[in-house]
Formats: sequence, C-alpha cells, structure tokens
Amino acid sequence: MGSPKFMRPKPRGHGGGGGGGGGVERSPNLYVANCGPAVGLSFDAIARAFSEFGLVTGVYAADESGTRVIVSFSDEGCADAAFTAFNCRPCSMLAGRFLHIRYSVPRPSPPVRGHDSVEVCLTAKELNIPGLYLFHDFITPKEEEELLAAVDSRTWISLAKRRVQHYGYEFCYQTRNVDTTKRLGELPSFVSPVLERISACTDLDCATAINLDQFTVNEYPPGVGLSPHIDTHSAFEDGIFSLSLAGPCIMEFRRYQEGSWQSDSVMSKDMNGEDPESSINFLRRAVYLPPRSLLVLSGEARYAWLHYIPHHKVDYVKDNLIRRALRRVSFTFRKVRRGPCRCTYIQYCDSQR
Ligand SMILES: O=C(O)CCC(=O)C(=O)O
Ligand SMILES: [Fe+2]
Repeated sequence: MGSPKFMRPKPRGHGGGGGGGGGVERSPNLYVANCGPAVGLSFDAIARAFSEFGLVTGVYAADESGTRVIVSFSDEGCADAAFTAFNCRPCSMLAGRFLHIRYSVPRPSPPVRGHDSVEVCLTAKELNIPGLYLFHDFITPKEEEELLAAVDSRTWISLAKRRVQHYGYEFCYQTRNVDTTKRLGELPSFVSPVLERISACTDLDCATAINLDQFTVNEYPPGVGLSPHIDTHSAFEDGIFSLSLAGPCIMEFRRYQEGSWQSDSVMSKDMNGEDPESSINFLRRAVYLPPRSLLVLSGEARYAWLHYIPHHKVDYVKDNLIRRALRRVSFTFRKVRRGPCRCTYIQYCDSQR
C-alpha cells in the first residue's frame, strides 16, 4: 500500500491557523524538516519526542531525503502544541536539532478515471481504425517552432472558445462546408515543406495527399476540445491531415453501429450539448496525439468515424495523468471537393442522402 502521501495545505483567506501557522489550514499532521534517519534520528525516537504532546499515530518519510518527516497526531490540538513547542527551536529530545515545522495535509488520491472513459492508445496499430494513420515526429522541434511563429505573426479569428485561421478556402462553421467560389489564394509558403512531406508519404492509400488546397489552423486553450463530427463529405475529398503542435491532446473516435446512426443530429452540427450516455450503440476509441505528430484520416476513418477532442484539462494515458499544455495548435490540410461525394459510406454521406 505504501505510506500515506502529504502536501502543504492551501492558504486560507484570512486569519485561520494559530500556533504560528497563521493563514494556513491546521491539521493533525506536521511536516518536520531537519529531522529523520539521515541525521541520526530514528522514526521511533521522533515518535517518542512528539508523544509528549499527545498520541502520535504515525511517523513517515516526507520525501526521499531522510531529513524530512511527517508526524501524525490523533488530533489537531496535539499537533498545535508540538508545533508551538518545537518549531524553530533546538529540541533537546532530538539531539538538540533545530526543527522546522509546518502543517501538512493528506494529498488527495488521483481522481479515478470516469466510468465512461476509454483506454487511450499510443499508436494507430493499437487503435485499429481502418484508414487511420499516425506518424510521430513528423516535423522537428525547430520546424514546429517556426510554424508556430509563422501563424502567430498572422491574424487569428476568435471563435467562442478557440482561435482559427483559414487558408486556401474559408471554412463556414454554420454549414460546415466551404464556399468553392470564394478562394482565398494559395496556401502560405511556410507550409510547403510539410505538404511536400505529406505527398511523399508512401504508406498512405488515399490519393489526395497531393494538391491539398484548404488549410485550417486551430488553437485550443487548455480544457477546450472539439465536438464530435465527421468532416462533411461534400466539402472535402478523402484524406484529412492534421498536424499537432505545441501541446498534446487526446482524440476520440466513434463509429455508430448499423441502425443507431442519427444523421441529422450528428452529421453537420456542433455536438456540445449531446449526452454521450444516450448513444450507447457505438464503437469508441481514443488516441494520444503528441506535438509534432501527423494524424491522417482516410477511407473508413475519414468517412464513417466521428472524431472529437474531449473538453478536459487533464487526460489519462496508460494510467499517467497528462496535463494539457497552455495551448495546442493544429494544422489541418484538406482538399476541397468539386463534385458530389461518391463514397461507399452512404449513411454518413450528405451528398447521397
Ligand atoms: O484539431 C485537430 O486536430 C482536428 C481539427 C478537426 O477535426 C477539424 O478541423 O475538422
Ligand atoms: Fe475534423
């Protein structure tokens, strides 16, 4: 089980702790520095010295130094008395050592993963969605820095929760489509090396890795995600390329089972208000997208799976807690479709319904 973990209490608004711990939450646990086995004081000797003030329920190493311990009392009053007597004083019962004491509180255990969470995969192979590819370290840290500097020197458009930039063609969030008559111009030259690298990817089975003509930059602050959607079939060809920069995220995917698909509610709208529990009839997967990785959605992954980024500030990846960075920026490259979509995923296809 291991010994309990402690932490410094949060400061209280005003007043609060007496016994020299002013403004801090008091507690039956004391953090005692300059005291421990590494300076010749056994846990038993420490317990004996502190028992003078009341029942000591445990003495634990506060860290690995051997010079800092936690002394736990049965109640706060005893801890307060020990604090007053021993803090910043030489302690005759502990070889005359000068003790530095503060209150300490049990560290809350990490939150348990919600029952609705899904195991996060690290690779496309593990994720096992046909047509989905993930290339780690698709660009170097230096390229990442330059790409971020390039977009940061240009004008951002603020949406409700995130900022975007569009190149090639503007993307209209109301219709989730592009107006093909309104071309914004060539894609900026700073993405040319990335586009060349994408078109040279021999592992891909989608034809549109070349001539990509629409580029969207998304900037997500921590905790902001993206609602479940399939990129509108009639708007873009097969092959969607999304490069992650600056921070990581988890991307989740859903594929609704035959007959459970409600195209009107899911296809082209933002799904912020939906209740995930109400739609149990779907397959669900999740993948960790580190900075500098390229995600490719093609075929079934592009046409039939919804993708989204959960609105979380922290994510669990193989039981490790990953905090979202100050921002994640994604570069999404697509090719605008010129005629109706003729995919074989008719139930998800706005051109064929
Ligand atoms: O941020 C991303 O990686 C994905 C963006 C996306 O799915 C979209 O713009 O349609
Ligand atoms: Fe998308």
